[in-house]
This record gives sequence, structure tokens and C-alpha cells, in this order.
Amino acid sequence: PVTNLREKEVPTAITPAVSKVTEKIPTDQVAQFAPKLRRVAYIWSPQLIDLCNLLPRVLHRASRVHTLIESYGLLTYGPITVLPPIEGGKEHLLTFHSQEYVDLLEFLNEEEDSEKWMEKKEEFGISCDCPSFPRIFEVAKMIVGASLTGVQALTSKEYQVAINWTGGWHHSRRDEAAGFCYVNDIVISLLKLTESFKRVLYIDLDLHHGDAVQDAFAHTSRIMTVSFHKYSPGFYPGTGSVEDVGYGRGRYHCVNVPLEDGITDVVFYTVVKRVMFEVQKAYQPSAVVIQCGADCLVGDPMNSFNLTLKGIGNCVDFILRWNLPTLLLGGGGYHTPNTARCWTQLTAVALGVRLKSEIPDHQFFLEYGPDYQLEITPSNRPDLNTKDCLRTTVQTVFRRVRLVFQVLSIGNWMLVQ
Ligand SMILES: CC1(C)CN(C2CCCC2)C(=O)N1c1ccccc1/C=C/C(=O)NO
Ligand SMILES: [Zn+2]
Repeated sequence: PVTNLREKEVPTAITPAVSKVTEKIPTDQVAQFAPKLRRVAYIWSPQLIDLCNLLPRVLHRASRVHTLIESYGLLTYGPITVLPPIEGGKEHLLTFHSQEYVDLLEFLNEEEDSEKWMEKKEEFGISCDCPSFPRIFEVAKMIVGASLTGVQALTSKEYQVAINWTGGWHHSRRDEAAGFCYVNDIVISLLKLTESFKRVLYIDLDLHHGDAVQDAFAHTSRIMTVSFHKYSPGFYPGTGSVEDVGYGRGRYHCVNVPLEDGITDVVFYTVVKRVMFEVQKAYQPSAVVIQCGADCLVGDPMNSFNLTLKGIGNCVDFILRWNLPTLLLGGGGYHTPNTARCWTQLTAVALGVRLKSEIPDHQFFLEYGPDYQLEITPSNRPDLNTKDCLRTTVQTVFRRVRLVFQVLSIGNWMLVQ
């Protein structure tokens, strides 16, 4: 039953986790418990949402995500600032994509008849996985503009965390759309971040391997990419085995943690925490980008992992506690209400607040039935990840990541000589 509570009666849906912890502890000891209060930049504008609502495989997802976050009162909570995206232009896309690919997207923007120029489009990956649609070019520029606005917020040093839930399109290649990704806002953002930060760490939590981001930086040590993903015969994109470590100067700066179906919150969080602890120690990044694709959640049509908001929330919280400038991006996520739940929870994690379980009354309230709760329940499907298999994978990753530390220290040593 949707109660039409008046604005003033709606109880604040936010319990600052800090206040609970600190009320009983002498003030001088508070610092050690309270997560450092972070200034958070939330990239949003009505145009950004209207355009991203047009994405064919996630129709109207953008508005559900934003409206749920807004309904919890998170956008009027002290440490958050809403920043409108800068107007992304051709020049931004061209920092990664080829001229001919960008020209094709521009040409398709006005194109009504999606059957026309089929062979031309196929050549650039515009096909059934990545169908053309009206305003495709405006959407592409807006998404890239939003992620770059997040980068700008971090390089300005005014914000510790920047959030763009319309970004995170990790499969798009230089001259080809792939896996429903038309432009790679992640690669464009990482390139921009390396202008201000010496070592940038990319973490991909999406169900799928962050292949195009890894390949874009496989030959450099300026960016380290770490991807946790389902890896099994026939599953897209088919890359990202633990043996996939990068080449030349980029050797060992690609970390891949292949996983099987059914992984649960505790197992996933344990693996992510162990691997990321080693990576942080060895690589000592100065900035972080996290792709938070929500297709790893239980209930997603991908029907693969068995994660809930707790699992992915703990992973992001662990990384945010390093207190490094961090850009949070979206990505996959095909169960729209669960994706909105997930990214609302991650926004709260960035702010260090706890949300009430009841979904607040708002425009899309009825889509959160039948329980109208924020939390989602894991299924009792078997976890195909055996302890032995995970231990072997993690040990292999440890050995390689420690080599990164040696490369890094040799690098520093040579600088000193
Ligand atoms: C077309 C969509 C994106 C949608 N979808 C499912 C979800 C619900 C019904 C079909 C897919 O498997 N897709 C794909 C098809 C081909 C290649 C890749 C993907 C997904 C990539 C991804 O999520 N990367 O992070
Ligand atoms: Zn995905």
C-alpha cells in the first residue's frame, strides 16, 4: 500500500553510521572509529538521466537509480554535492576512440532507419548486442562528459569520492562497440586521471571481465587493472583467466581473478579483500576507479553470482577506507530494481551512512515489490567455487602481485640512482 506521507512526515531514511558509533565514545578517541567524513561528488542532470534512459538494454534504468537515491534523502545529506556533467565533446571521445568510429556514431545519431548501412555498422560492432538507436551519439558524449566531470571533481581535491552511475562501459573498444558498450568512458577517465595521479588503480567488480579496459593499458605500468569476474567456457567475453597478466612494461599490471557461478557475499568479499590488500601494498596507487556493475547480484537475469548489497557494499567500503581519490562507476545490471538498490547502497557506503530497510515512498515505489525492502535475499543455489580452486587462484595472484612490488621498487631505486 503506498501511503502518501507528506514531505515533513517522511522520517529521515538516513542514520549516519558515524553518530551511532561515536555517541558513547570519548571525543578524543572518536577519530579511530568514524570513517573519515568524505566529500562526495554525485554527477547528475535531468538531461543525463533522460539520455541514459534511452539505452536499449537498460531502458529507463537511469531514472530508477537516481530517483531511489533521491528518495532516501541522500542528495541533500551534508557531505554530498550534486555536479552537472560537462558537455562531452568529440575531442573527449577521440582521446581513445578512432575518428572513423566517432564519425559513425555521429552519423547514426540522426539515423532513423536502423537497417540502413548494416555492413558499415557491423564493421564497428553496431549489431544486435549493441543496437543503434536515435541520439546514440548524444548519449555517448553525455556519459563520457559525466565520468570526466567525476575525474575533475577528484583532481580538484575538493572531493574524495566522485560517482557516475551512468558510466562504467568496460567492453567498448577503440573502433568497435562491444557487449552493449558504445564508448569506453572508463579508459577515457583513466587516461585523464594519469595526468594528475602517478599510479592509478582500476577495479572491475562487474560479472563480466573488464577486457577492453585491461587491453587498453596492458602495456603500461601507469595503470594497474584488477578484474573479478565469471570465467567459464562460452561465457562472454571469454578472456580474463588468471594467466592473463599483461605484456612488456605492463607485465603483472593486469590482475585477473576468474570465478565460477554461485559465489556468495562472504566468499567474494574474502577474495576481494585479500587480493586488494596485496595490490594496494605492492602498487601503492594514488587514485582508484571502481566499476560496480550490478549483474553480479542474485536475481539478475544473468543468474550467475549469488551476491547481495552486503557483499559488494563491503568490497567498496574496504577500498574507500584507503582514503584515496576514488571514482565509482556503474556498468552491467539488468534487474533494474536490484541495480537501483545496489547503487543506492553504494552511495550510502561512500557517505558512511546506513539506510533504513523500507523503500521510501517515491515515483517508482511499486517496482520494489513484493517486499518493498532495500536488502535482497541470496538464493540457495550451490557455490561452484571450491576452496582449493580459490586458494590456488589467490596464491597465483599473490605471487604475481609481489612481482609488481619488485618492479615498483626497482623503478624507485633507479630513480634514486
Ligand atoms: C545485451 C546484454 C547487455 C544484455 N544481456 C542479458 C541481460 C538480460 C537479458 C540479456 C546480455 O547478456 N548482454 C550481452 C550480450 C552480449 C555480450 C555481452 C552482454 C553483456 C555484457 C555486460 O553486462 N558486461 O558487463
Ligand atoms: Zn556485466
